[in-house]
Amino acid sequence: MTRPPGGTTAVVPLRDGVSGKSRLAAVLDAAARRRLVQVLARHVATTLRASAGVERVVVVTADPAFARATLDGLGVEVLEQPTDRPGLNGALEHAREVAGPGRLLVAHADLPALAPADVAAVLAQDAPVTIAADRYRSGTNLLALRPSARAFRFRFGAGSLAAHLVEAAAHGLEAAVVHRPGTAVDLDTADDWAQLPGAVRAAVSRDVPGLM
Ligand SMILES: Nc1nc2c(ncn2[C@@H]2O[C@H](COP(=O)(O)OP(=O)(O)OP(=O)(O)O)[C@@H](O)[C@H]2O)c(=O)[nH]1
Ligand SMILES: C=C(OP(=O)(O)O)C(=O)O
Repeated sequence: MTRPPGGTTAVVPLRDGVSGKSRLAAVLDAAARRRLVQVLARHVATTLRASAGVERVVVVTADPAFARATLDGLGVEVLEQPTDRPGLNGALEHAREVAGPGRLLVAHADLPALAPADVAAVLAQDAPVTIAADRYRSGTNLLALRPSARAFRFRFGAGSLAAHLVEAAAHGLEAAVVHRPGTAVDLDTADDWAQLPGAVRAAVSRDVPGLM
């Protein structure tokens, strides 16, 4: 936990404004889900821009117009996901190639409680692979790779915490797992919403009319 973070490219995968947050469809209409995706993405982008050691923030998406409209003025780069690199892992591998060989931090765009201190805690780890787990200790909400982890491949999807630990071990890479309130909740379900601190819910609700 001693090395300064320095020179990290943060990569944020972002879907379009239509297909995401499907698990909230029973409680939020399409317009509110789109607004929620935008509010959360702006929060994550702003947090990363304010985080020490993060040099660039690159948002990778199949819908650059939506990403630009959402993140205008925040100082992020928008990178189009090629059609021959489908899905979340394809998008991230493409962004990683574009970012080059330095340090990489993947952060999901739906982390309402993420704060610069959480980013700092992840970047402070010495391990070549650092994972901030979700509250079920099943998913991966942030993933930091040092340059020595170049053989590591993304395994986002169901059960990705375990899959990422297996992937690290397969390449002989030490992995650190971080558990923090600010990284534990990605907002996918009504139950996730209930887990968030009141102040975070109040802030999101102000910007998303009709939210639970
Ligand atoms: N560029 C890109 N980003 C994706 C893709 N799939 C998911 N994401 C992003 O990856 C992060 C995690 O997404 P998930 O929580 O799995 O999915 P979601 O978009 O919230 O939607 P649901 O699964 O419908 O609840 C979010 O920031 C998404 O916007 C993809 O195919 N391409
Ligand atoms: C894609 C993932 O997250 P989610 O639970 O948001 O689908 C993941 O944890 O790898």
